[in-house]
Amino acid sequence: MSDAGLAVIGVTACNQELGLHPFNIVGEKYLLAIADATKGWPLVIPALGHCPSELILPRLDGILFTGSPSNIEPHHFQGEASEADTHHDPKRDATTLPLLKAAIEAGIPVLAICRGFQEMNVVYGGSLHQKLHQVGGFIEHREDKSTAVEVQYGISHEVQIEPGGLLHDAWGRSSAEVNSVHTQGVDRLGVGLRPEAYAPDGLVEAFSIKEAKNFALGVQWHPEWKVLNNAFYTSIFNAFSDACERRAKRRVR
Ligand SMILES: N[C@@H](CCC(=O)NCCCC(=O)O)C(=O)O
Repeated sequence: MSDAGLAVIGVTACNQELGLHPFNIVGEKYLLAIADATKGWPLVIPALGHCPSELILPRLDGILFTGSPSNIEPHHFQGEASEADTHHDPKRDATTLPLLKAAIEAGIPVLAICRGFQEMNVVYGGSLHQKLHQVGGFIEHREDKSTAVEVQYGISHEVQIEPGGLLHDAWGRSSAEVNSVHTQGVDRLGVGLRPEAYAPDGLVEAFSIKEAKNFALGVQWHPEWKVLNNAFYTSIFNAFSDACERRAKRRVR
């Protein structure tokens, strides 16, 4: 395929200070997953605190909402104020929350990962446990930060996959193994979200949007991590890619 036929896939950025200056950054693994595991090319969407969705959505064939060490500010889900040292990125919240809703309503294929998955839940009126490990009854969902990154993003637990959903269609089996690199998790599920996978402790780990006009899947784990080495992760990106490619063929350029 010539480059002209590639799908253009937006990838959401985060804010971070580097030295004396504020930067917009995206983990390279998200960009590589788009470049290597889809028939698309990544285009970074900056987290400037707003996003002209009417300008950019007609130009995009899909959007990947990335994970991030930062947590969504709890006022977005009527949660209790977080502890003083909590890492937030209000400009990312102000960019991605409205953009996610607008993208889904416009029928843009969406894959939302980890923080992105939590954003999808919040956009649809859901809420989050801010510290899953303090709730009780959940397995450990955090990475061990004292270990090498390969260990942190290595397989952590199984998920049970609901029949008849996007994930089951993509993978064709009722269970899979996933990594786990998160402190927060779904408390109240958003309205109109269809659970697609559960952790062994019952935590919702994937969902889709019942009334979405196009592919709209959120996953709590990180399928972008070494995506081509993991058949399950690859199947998720393949399904997302197919949806983006279909839109790319229809979209007037
Ligand atoms: N901060 C949230 C979301 C966790 C998350 O997205 N982790 C990713 C870390 C960096 C990366 O791999 O991009 C939580 O802790 O639940």
